[in-house]
Amino acid sequence: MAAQTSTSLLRLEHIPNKGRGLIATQDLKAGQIILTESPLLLYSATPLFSHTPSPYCHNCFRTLPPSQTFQCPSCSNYLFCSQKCLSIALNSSHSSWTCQTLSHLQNPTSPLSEKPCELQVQARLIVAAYNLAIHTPSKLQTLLSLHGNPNDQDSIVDNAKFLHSLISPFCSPHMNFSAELAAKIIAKERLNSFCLMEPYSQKGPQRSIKAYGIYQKATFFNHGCIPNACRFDYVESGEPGDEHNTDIVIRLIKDVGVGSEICISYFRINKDYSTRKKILMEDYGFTCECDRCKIEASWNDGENKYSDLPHVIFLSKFVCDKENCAGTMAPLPPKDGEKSNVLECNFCGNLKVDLAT
Ligand SMILES: C[S@@+](CC[C@H](N)C(=O)[O-])C[C@H]1O[C@@H](n2cnc3c(N)ncnc32)[C@H](O)[C@@H]1O
Repeated sequence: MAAQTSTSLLRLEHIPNKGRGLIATQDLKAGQIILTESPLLLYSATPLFSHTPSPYCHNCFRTLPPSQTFQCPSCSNYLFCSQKCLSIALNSSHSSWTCQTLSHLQNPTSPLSEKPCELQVQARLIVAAYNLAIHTPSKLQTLLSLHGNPNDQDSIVDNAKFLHSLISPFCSPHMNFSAELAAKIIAKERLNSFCLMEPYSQKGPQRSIKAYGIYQKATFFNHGCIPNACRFDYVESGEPGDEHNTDIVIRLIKDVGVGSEICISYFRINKDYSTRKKILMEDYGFTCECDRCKIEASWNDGENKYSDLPHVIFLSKFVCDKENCAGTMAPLPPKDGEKSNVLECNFCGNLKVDLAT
Protein backbone atom coordinates (compact mmCIF):
# COMPACT_ATOMS: atom_id res chain seq x y z
CA MET A 1 0.00 0.00 0.00
CA ALA A 2 1.37 3.43 -0.91
CA ALA A 3 2.60 5.54 1.95
CA GLN A 4 -0.08 7.99 2.98
CA THR A 5 1.98 9.65 5.65
CA SER A 6 3.94 12.70 4.63
CA THR A 7 6.89 11.54 6.66
CA SER A 8 9.35 9.25 4.93
CA LEU A 9 10.04 7.47 8.22
CA LEU A 10 6.76 5.56 8.12
CA ARG A 11 4.90 3.46 5.57
CA LEU A 12 1.28 2.38 5.78
CA GLU A 13 0.88 -1.36 5.23
CA HIS A 14 -1.63 -4.11 5.69
CA ILE A 15 -0.70 -6.07 8.82
CA PRO A 16 -2.14 -9.60 9.19
CA ASN A 17 -5.12 -9.63 11.61
CA LYS A 18 -4.77 -5.92 12.41
CA GLY A 19 -5.87 -4.02 9.30
CA ARG A 20 -3.58 -1.17 8.33
CA GLY A 21 -0.56 -0.27 10.43
CA LEU A 22 2.61 1.81 10.30
CA ILE A 23 6.01 0.33 9.46
CA ALA A 24 9.47 1.89 9.85
CA THR A 25 11.05 2.60 6.44
CA GLN A 26 14.53 2.81 8.00
CA ASP A 27 16.33 2.02 11.23
CA LEU A 28 15.10 4.45 13.86
CA LYS A 29 16.57 5.46 17.20
CA ALA A 30 15.01 5.44 20.67
CA GLY A 31 13.74 8.95 21.44
CA GLN A 32 13.29 9.85 17.78
CA ILE A 33 10.14 11.82 16.95
CA ILE A 34 8.51 9.92 14.13
CA LEU A 35 5.34 11.96 13.72
CA THR A 36 4.05 15.40 14.70
CA GLU A 37 0.56 16.13 13.54
CA SER A 38 -2.28 18.63 14.01
CA PRO A 39 -5.80 17.28 14.59
CA LEU A 40 -8.21 16.69 11.77
CA LEU A 41 -11.06 17.20 14.23
CA LEU A 42 -10.97 18.41 17.82
CA TYR A 43 -13.83 18.99 20.21
CA SER A 44 -14.44 19.59 23.89
CA ALA A 45 -15.19 16.67 26.20
CA THR A 46 -17.27 18.86 28.52
CA PRO A 47 -20.97 17.87 28.40
CA LEU A 48 -23.22 20.60 26.98
CA PHE A 49 -25.05 20.87 30.31
CA SER A 50 -22.07 20.61 32.62
CA HIS A 51 -22.55 22.10 36.11
CA THR A 52 -19.11 23.68 35.91
CA PRO A 53 -17.96 25.58 32.82
CA SER A 54 -14.93 24.19 31.04
CA PRO A 55 -11.74 25.73 32.49
CA TYR A 56 -10.00 25.28 29.12
CA CYS A 57 -9.62 27.48 26.08
CA HIS A 58 -12.10 26.27 23.47
CA ASN A 59 -9.50 26.51 20.75
CA CYS A 60 -6.16 25.29 22.10
CA PHE A 61 -7.41 23.62 25.31
CA ARG A 62 -4.79 25.23 27.54
CA THR A 63 -6.05 26.04 31.04
CA LEU A 64 -7.68 29.47 30.85
CA PRO A 65 -5.57 32.18 32.51
CA PRO A 66 -7.13 33.49 35.75
CA SER A 67 -6.76 37.11 34.64
CA GLN A 68 -7.98 37.83 31.15
CA THR A 69 -10.12 35.58 28.96
CA PHE A 70 -11.74 36.29 25.60
CA GLN A 71 -15.38 35.51 25.01
CA CYS A 72 -17.21 34.65 21.81
CA PRO A 73 -18.92 37.96 20.88
CA SER A 74 -22.17 36.16 19.94
CA CYS A 75 -22.64 33.73 22.82
CA SER A 76 -21.42 33.90 26.37
CA ASN A 77 -20.72 30.17 26.63
CA TYR A 78 -17.33 29.89 25.01
CA LEU A 79 -14.10 31.30 26.41
CA PHE A 80 -10.65 31.53 24.84
CA CYS A 81 -7.19 32.12 26.29
CA SER A 82 -6.15 34.79 23.79
CA GLN A 83 -7.42 37.04 21.03
CA LYS A 84 -5.57 34.80 18.58
CA CYS A 85 -7.37 31.65 19.75
CA LEU A 86 -10.70 33.47 19.57
CA SER A 87 -9.97 34.64 15.99
CA ILE A 88 -8.86 31.17 14.89
CA ALA A 89 -11.96 29.59 16.45
CA LEU A 90 -14.40 32.08 14.90
CA ASN A 91 -13.09 31.02 11.49
CA SER A 92 -13.05 27.30 12.19
CA SER A 93 -14.29 25.30 15.19
CA HIS A 94 -16.52 28.07 16.56
CA SER A 95 -17.88 29.36 13.24
CA SER A 96 -21.15 31.28 13.25
CA TRP A 97 -22.95 28.04 12.29
CA THR A 98 -21.40 26.17 15.23
CA CYS A 99 -22.09 29.02 17.60
CA GLN A 100 -25.74 29.23 16.59
CA THR A 101 -26.29 25.47 16.65
CA LEU A 102 -24.61 24.94 20.02
CA SER A 103 -26.56 27.87 21.49
CA HIS A 104 -29.81 26.16 20.50
CA LEU A 105 -28.66 22.78 21.79
CA GLN A 106 -27.62 24.37 25.09
CA ASN A 107 -30.91 26.16 25.59
CA PRO A 108 -32.37 25.01 28.95
CA THR A 109 -35.47 23.70 27.15
CA SER A 110 -33.38 21.53 24.80
CA PRO A 111 -34.25 17.80 24.98
CA LEU A 112 -30.52 17.20 25.47
CA SER A 113 -30.58 18.80 28.91
CA GLU A 114 -32.02 15.60 30.43
CA LYS A 115 -29.82 13.22 28.49
CA PRO A 116 -26.67 11.43 29.70
CA CYS A 117 -23.33 13.21 29.46
CA GLU A 118 -22.14 10.80 26.78
CA LEU A 119 -24.90 11.93 24.43
CA GLN A 120 -24.23 15.59 25.18
CA VAL A 121 -20.58 15.10 24.23
CA GLN A 122 -21.58 13.18 21.10
CA ALA A 123 -23.70 16.21 20.16
CA ARG A 124 -20.49 18.27 20.21
CA LEU A 125 -18.85 15.68 17.96
CA ILE A 126 -21.65 15.78 15.38
CA VAL A 127 -21.68 19.59 15.37
CA ALA A 128 -17.88 19.67 14.98
CA ALA A 129 -17.97 17.11 12.15
CA TYR A 130 -20.79 18.86 10.27
CA ASN A 131 -18.93 22.14 10.70
CA LEU A 132 -15.84 20.45 9.23
CA ALA A 133 -17.90 19.29 6.28
CA ILE A 134 -19.28 22.81 5.71
CA HIS A 135 -15.80 24.38 5.72
CA THR A 136 -13.59 21.60 4.30
CA PRO A 137 -15.66 18.75 2.83
CA SER A 138 -12.52 16.75 1.98
CA LYS A 139 -11.69 16.51 5.68
CA LEU A 140 -15.03 14.84 6.41
CA GLN A 141 -14.23 12.36 3.64
CA THR A 142 -10.87 11.65 5.32
CA LEU A 143 -12.64 11.08 8.63
CA LEU A 144 -15.08 8.70 6.95
CA SER A 145 -12.20 6.72 5.42
CA LEU A 146 -10.91 5.72 8.87
CA HIS A 147 -11.49 2.36 10.52
CA GLY A 148 -14.86 1.49 12.10
CA ASN A 149 -18.54 1.34 11.21
CA PRO A 150 -21.72 1.25 13.27
CA ASN A 151 -23.56 -2.03 13.51
CA ASP A 152 -27.31 -2.28 13.77
CA GLN A 153 -27.43 -3.46 17.38
CA ASP A 154 -25.28 -0.59 18.49
CA SER A 155 -26.58 2.28 20.65
CA ILE A 156 -24.66 4.46 18.18
CA VAL A 157 -27.50 4.20 15.66
CA ASP A 158 -30.17 5.37 18.13
CA ASN A 159 -27.95 8.15 19.45
CA ALA A 160 -27.20 9.28 15.90
CA LYS A 161 -30.91 9.39 14.98
CA PHE A 162 -31.71 11.45 18.04
CA LEU A 163 -28.81 13.87 17.58
CA HIS A 164 -29.45 14.24 13.88
CA SER A 165 -33.09 15.16 14.55
CA LEU A 166 -31.87 17.97 16.82
CA ILE A 167 -29.05 19.26 14.63
CA SER A 168 -30.36 18.83 11.08
CA PRO A 169 -32.85 21.76 11.31
CA PHE A 170 -29.76 24.02 11.39
CA CYS A 171 -28.18 22.39 8.32
CA SER A 172 -28.74 23.42 4.77
CA PRO A 173 -30.57 20.60 2.87
CA HIS A 174 -27.97 20.54 0.10
CA MET A 175 -25.32 19.33 2.60
CA ASN A 176 -27.05 15.92 2.59
CA PHE A 177 -26.40 15.26 6.27
CA SER A 178 -28.29 12.17 7.38
CA ALA A 179 -28.71 10.09 10.52
CA GLU A 180 -26.64 7.37 8.80
CA LEU A 181 -23.81 9.85 8.35
CA ALA A 182 -24.06 10.86 12.02
CA ALA A 183 -23.84 7.17 13.02
CA LYS A 184 -20.73 6.70 10.88
CA ILE A 185 -19.10 9.75 12.45
CA ILE A 186 -19.73 8.43 15.97
CA ALA A 187 -18.38 4.99 15.03
CA LYS A 188 -15.21 6.46 13.49
CA GLU A 189 -14.65 8.65 16.52
CA ARG A 190 -14.93 5.75 18.94
CA LEU A 191 -12.09 3.82 17.39
CA ASN A 192 -9.86 6.64 16.26
CA SER A 193 -9.87 9.48 18.76
CA PHE A 194 -7.11 10.40 21.18
CA CYS A 195 -7.92 11.98 24.55
CA LEU A 196 -6.33 15.25 25.56
CA MET A 197 -6.06 14.86 29.32
CA GLU A 198 -6.23 17.51 31.99
CA PRO A 199 -2.86 18.38 33.54
CA TYR A 200 -1.20 15.87 35.85
CA SER A 201 -1.91 16.31 39.54
CA GLN A 202 -0.41 14.29 42.37
CA LYS A 203 -3.88 14.18 43.90
CA GLY A 204 -5.15 11.33 41.80
CA PRO A 205 -4.57 9.08 38.84
CA GLN A 206 -8.05 9.64 37.43
CA ARG A 207 -7.63 12.71 35.30
CA SER A 208 -10.57 14.04 33.31
CA ILE A 209 -10.54 14.36 29.58
CA LYS A 210 -10.39 17.91 28.22
CA ALA A 211 -11.00 17.17 24.59
CA TYR A 212 -11.04 14.47 21.95
CA GLY A 213 -8.90 14.74 18.84
CA ILE A 214 -8.74 12.68 15.67
CA TYR A 215 -5.36 12.67 13.96
CA GLN A 216 -5.35 11.49 10.38
CA LYS A 217 -2.01 9.67 10.43
CA ALA A 218 -1.51 8.88 14.12
CA THR A 219 -4.73 6.90 14.02
CA PHE A 220 -2.98 4.23 11.97
CA PHE A 221 -0.77 3.16 14.87
CA ASN A 222 -2.01 -0.19 16.08
CA HIS A 223 -2.01 -1.13 19.75
CA GLY A 224 0.87 -2.90 21.46
CA CYS A 225 0.84 -4.01 25.11
CA ILE A 226 4.63 -3.57 24.97
CA PRO A 227 4.70 -0.58 22.62
CA ASN A 228 7.82 0.70 20.91
CA ALA A 229 6.43 4.26 20.70
CA CYS A 230 4.23 6.54 22.75
CA ARG A 231 2.38 9.80 22.30
CA PHE A 232 3.20 13.11 23.90
CA ASP A 233 1.29 16.37 23.83
CA TYR A 234 2.35 19.76 25.04
CA VAL A 235 -1.04 21.49 25.29
CA GLU A 236 -0.25 23.31 28.54
CA SER A 237 3.30 24.33 27.75
CA GLY A 238 2.53 26.08 24.45
CA GLU A 239 2.19 29.82 24.01
CA PRO A 240 -1.32 31.33 24.06
CA GLY A 241 -2.71 31.12 20.55
CA ASP A 242 -0.01 28.77 19.29
CA GLU A 243 -1.69 26.80 16.53
CA HIS A 244 0.41 23.75 17.39
CA ASN A 245 -0.70 23.40 21.03
CA THR A 246 -2.93 20.47 20.18
CA ASP A 247 -0.43 18.67 17.93
CA ILE A 248 0.24 15.06 18.79
CA VAL A 249 3.88 13.96 18.95
CA ILE A 250 4.80 10.28 18.59
CA ARG A 251 8.21 9.37 19.95
CA LEU A 252 10.06 6.05 20.00
CA ILE A 253 10.63 4.30 23.32
CA LYS A 254 13.15 1.87 21.87
CA ASP A 255 15.25 1.45 18.73
CA VAL A 256 13.13 0.15 15.85
CA GLY A 257 14.59 -1.73 12.90
CA VAL A 258 13.60 -1.10 9.28
CA GLY A 259 10.47 -3.08 8.39
CA SER A 260 9.21 -3.37 11.99
CA GLU A 261 5.73 -2.27 12.93
CA ILE A 262 5.48 0.73 15.25
CA CYS A 263 2.78 0.41 17.91
CA ILE A 264 1.56 2.59 20.73
CA SER A 265 -0.47 1.52 23.73
CA TYR A 266 -4.10 2.67 23.63
CA PHE A 267 -4.00 3.15 27.43
CA ARG A 268 -1.50 3.19 30.30
CA ILE A 269 0.84 0.25 29.90
CA ASN A 270 0.74 -0.95 33.52
CA LYS A 271 -2.82 -2.31 33.28
CA ASP A 272 -3.21 -6.00 34.10
CA TYR A 273 -4.16 -8.65 31.57
CA SER A 274 -7.88 -8.88 32.30
CA THR A 275 -8.32 -5.08 32.21
CA ARG A 276 -6.44 -4.82 28.91
CA LYS A 277 -8.44 -7.69 27.44
CA LYS A 278 -11.73 -6.06 28.44
CA ILE A 279 -10.84 -2.59 27.09
CA LEU A 280 -9.46 -3.93 23.82
CA MET A 281 -12.56 -6.03 23.17
CA GLU A 282 -15.21 -3.60 24.41
CA ASP A 283 -13.72 -0.39 23.06
CA TYR A 284 -11.70 -1.57 20.04
CA GLY A 285 -13.27 -4.91 19.09
CA PHE A 286 -10.20 -7.15 19.06
CA THR A 287 -8.29 -9.69 21.14
CA CYS A 288 -4.62 -8.92 21.52
CA GLU A 289 -2.32 -11.79 20.49
CA CYS A 290 0.94 -10.25 21.70
CA ASP A 291 3.58 -12.18 23.68
CA ARG A 292 2.81 -10.27 26.87
CA CYS A 293 -0.88 -11.20 26.67
CA LYS A 294 -0.06 -14.84 25.89
CA ILE A 295 2.17 -15.05 28.98
CA GLU A 296 -0.07 -13.08 31.34
CA ALA A 297 -3.24 -14.95 30.30
CA SER A 298 -2.12 -17.85 32.50
CA TRP A 299 -1.08 -15.74 35.50
CA ASN A 300 -3.07 -15.46 38.66
CA ASP A 301 -3.53 -11.91 39.94
CA GLY A 302 -0.19 -10.11 40.21
CA GLU A 303 1.75 -13.38 39.91
CA ASN A 304 5.25 -13.06 38.38
CA LYS A 305 5.04 -9.29 38.62
CA TYR A 306 8.64 -9.26 39.80
CA SER A 307 10.05 -11.89 37.42
CA ASP A 308 12.85 -11.22 34.92
CA LEU A 309 10.68 -11.76 31.87
CA PRO A 310 11.50 -9.19 29.14
CA HIS A 311 8.12 -7.44 29.39
CA VAL A 312 8.38 -7.20 33.18
CA ILE A 313 11.80 -5.56 32.81
CA PHE A 314 10.35 -3.24 30.15
CA LEU A 315 7.55 -2.16 32.46
CA SER A 316 9.87 -1.54 35.40
CA LYS A 317 11.98 0.73 33.20
CA PHE A 318 9.35 2.59 31.19
CA VAL A 319 6.39 3.03 33.59
CA CYS A 320 6.74 6.37 35.38
CA ASP A 321 7.02 5.85 39.13
CA LYS A 322 5.93 9.35 40.15
CA GLU A 323 2.99 9.25 42.57
CA ASN A 324 -0.35 8.69 40.84
CA CYS A 325 1.12 8.86 37.36
CA ALA A 326 2.03 5.55 35.66
CA GLY A 327 2.61 7.33 32.36
CA THR A 328 5.04 5.94 29.80
CA MET A 329 8.67 7.10 29.76
CA ALA A 330 10.49 7.61 26.47
CA PRO A 331 14.01 8.93 25.90
CA LEU A 332 14.37 12.58 24.92
CA PRO A 333 15.06 12.98 21.18
CA PRO A 334 18.63 12.15 20.10
CA LYS A 335 21.02 15.12 19.77
CA ASP A 336 23.62 15.20 16.99
CA GLY A 337 22.80 11.55 16.30
CA GLU A 338 23.52 10.57 19.93
CA LYS A 339 20.77 8.86 21.90
CA SER A 340 19.73 10.56 25.14
CA ASN A 341 19.94 8.76 28.46
CA VAL A 342 17.18 10.98 29.90
CA LEU A 343 13.68 9.53 29.95
CA GLU A 344 10.61 11.80 29.90
CA CYS A 345 7.14 10.77 31.11
CA ASN A 346 4.36 11.38 28.59
CA PHE A 347 1.79 12.09 31.35
CA CYS A 348 3.49 14.14 34.06
CA GLY A 349 6.64 15.31 32.27
CA ASN A 350 8.90 13.75 34.94
CA LEU A 351 12.52 13.40 33.74
CA LYS A 352 14.82 10.65 34.96
CA VAL A 353 18.27 9.49 33.96
CA ASP A 354 18.34 5.99 32.58
CA LEU A 355 21.44 4.60 34.27
CA ALA A 356 21.43 1.50 32.06
CA THR A 357 22.00 3.49 28.82
C1 LIG B 1 -7.11 3.24 15.54
S1 LIG B 1 -7.38 1.87 14.54
C2 LIG B 1 -5.74 1.44 14.04
C3 LIG B 1 -5.62 1.38 12.53
C4 LIG B 1 -6.41 0.24 11.91
N1 LIG B 1 -5.65 -1.00 11.98
C5 LIG B 1 -6.78 0.55 10.47
O1 LIG B 1 -6.75 -0.37 9.66
O2 LIG B 1 -7.15 1.69 10.18
C6 LIG B 1 -7.78 0.68 15.77
C7 LIG B 1 -8.21 -0.66 15.21
O3 LIG B 1 -7.08 -1.35 14.67
C8 LIG B 1 -7.16 -2.75 14.98
N2 LIG B 1 -6.02 -3.08 15.87
C9 LIG B 1 -5.22 -2.20 16.53
N3 LIG B 1 -4.26 -2.84 17.23
C10 LIG B 1 -4.47 -4.16 17.05
C11 LIG B 1 -3.82 -5.34 17.54
N4 LIG B 1 -2.77 -5.28 18.34
N5 LIG B 1 -4.32 -6.53 17.14
C12 LIG B 1 -5.40 -6.62 16.32
N6 LIG B 1 -6.07 -5.53 15.82
C13 LIG B 1 -5.60 -4.33 16.17
C14 LIG B 1 -8.48 -2.96 15.68
O4 LIG B 1 -9.44 -3.31 14.72
C15 LIG B 1 -8.78 -1.58 16.24
O5 LIG B 1 -10.16 -1.35 16.45
